[in-house]
Amino acid sequence: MTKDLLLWDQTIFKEQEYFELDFLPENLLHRDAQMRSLKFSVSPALRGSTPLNAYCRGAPGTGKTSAVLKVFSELENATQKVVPVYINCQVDSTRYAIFAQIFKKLFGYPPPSSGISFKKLFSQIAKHLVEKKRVLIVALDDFNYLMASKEADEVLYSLLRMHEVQPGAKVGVITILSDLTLDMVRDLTPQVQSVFLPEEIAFPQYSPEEIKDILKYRVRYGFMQGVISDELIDIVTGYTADTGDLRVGINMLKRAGLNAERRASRAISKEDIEKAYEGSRYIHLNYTIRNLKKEEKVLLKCIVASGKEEMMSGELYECFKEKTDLGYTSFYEMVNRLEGLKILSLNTTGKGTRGQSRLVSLMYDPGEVEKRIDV
Ligand SMILES: Nc1ncnc2c1ncn2[C@@H]1O[C@H](COP(=O)(O)OP(=O)(O)OP(=O)(O)O)[C@@H](O)[C@H]1O
Repeated sequence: MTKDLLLWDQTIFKEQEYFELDFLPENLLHRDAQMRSLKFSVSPALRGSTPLNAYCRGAPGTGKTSAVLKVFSELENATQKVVPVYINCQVDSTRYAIFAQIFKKLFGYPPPSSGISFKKLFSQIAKHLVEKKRVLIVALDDFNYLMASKEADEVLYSLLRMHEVQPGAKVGVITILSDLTLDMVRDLTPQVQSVFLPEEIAFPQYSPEEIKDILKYRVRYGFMQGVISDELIDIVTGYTADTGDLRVGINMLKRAGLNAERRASRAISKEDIEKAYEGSRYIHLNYTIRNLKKEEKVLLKCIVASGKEEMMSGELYECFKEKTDLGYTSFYEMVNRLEGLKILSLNTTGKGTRGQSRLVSLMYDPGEVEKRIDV
């Protein structure tokens, strides 16, 4: 047996967890400014004061969740007087469910399973905070799910006006929204806007150089030495940059490593990478479509139904208008947003006015898009 072959019980992974999507790395590269802003927002809590609210926005896979979780873990290590609670609003999408999670974190056990009223749940939380002099910071990830169900205002209102019901209660909120143009603050009621006033923290897409740095870090700690060449990391970087979503690259590395092991090889080949891409390429589409608004899905459906590779935007608008009653400005914003999310690509033909001459095409196979649209 040559030394290039792996024995059945050998592995090329040093730490496979470095390639898991929920892995929180020790260092978040290229996110110093965002981490600084987050820490600035929560820092009053360390002195027993009410933190500033914050609003993290950016495309999928740009490190928003990871940055907030890192700051939360640092807070937890620093003091018990600040209680950070992370909520995924896709999982906990009602005011009651969110407050039940907060209760569980504060008391260490869930609210009685027989059920208590929201009012009681709320007042027990508020009392606890004041009596124990603890400051609550709640991160609401995938906040768009609350906006869709119209719970957003109630949740923010209840959290941010807790001190009116229970003087001395100190609460801060960080919302996380995977969205590029949706103006979250504008969509809230004026009563909520006047108490929310968040610091806005933008998470721009990573440049190819930044993506490569982050992937190399995973390679260094996740694989044995010499498993993947720099040229192959460049290929993974290219595919990742096409979607702007780091998840694609991280998942590709894992799949490529497994493909190499299946061949009993100690090194990843170009074929291992290409095969991995087939499995990982839809990760970005999955995450993105899941978070789209109904009308955006309708727009995508219009392109799929046309059976064409590309469509003039004027023609696309005709289909969209019929199905949604929305005007051209909304349509125009949505097309731009879907381009920003790297689902659509736009080409200008040079004809027409107000961009009506743009050619719109899908960046994915129409069948794969259709499978994921539920409207
Ligand atoms: N700067 C970074 N350094 C290292 N890993 C990162 C960095 N940014 C993101 N990642 C990794 O990329 C993946 C996606 O990141 P994360 O979930 O934080 O993105 P997100 O912006 O919250 O995405 P979404 O909006 O879809 O929830 C995770 O596996 C995370 O570990």
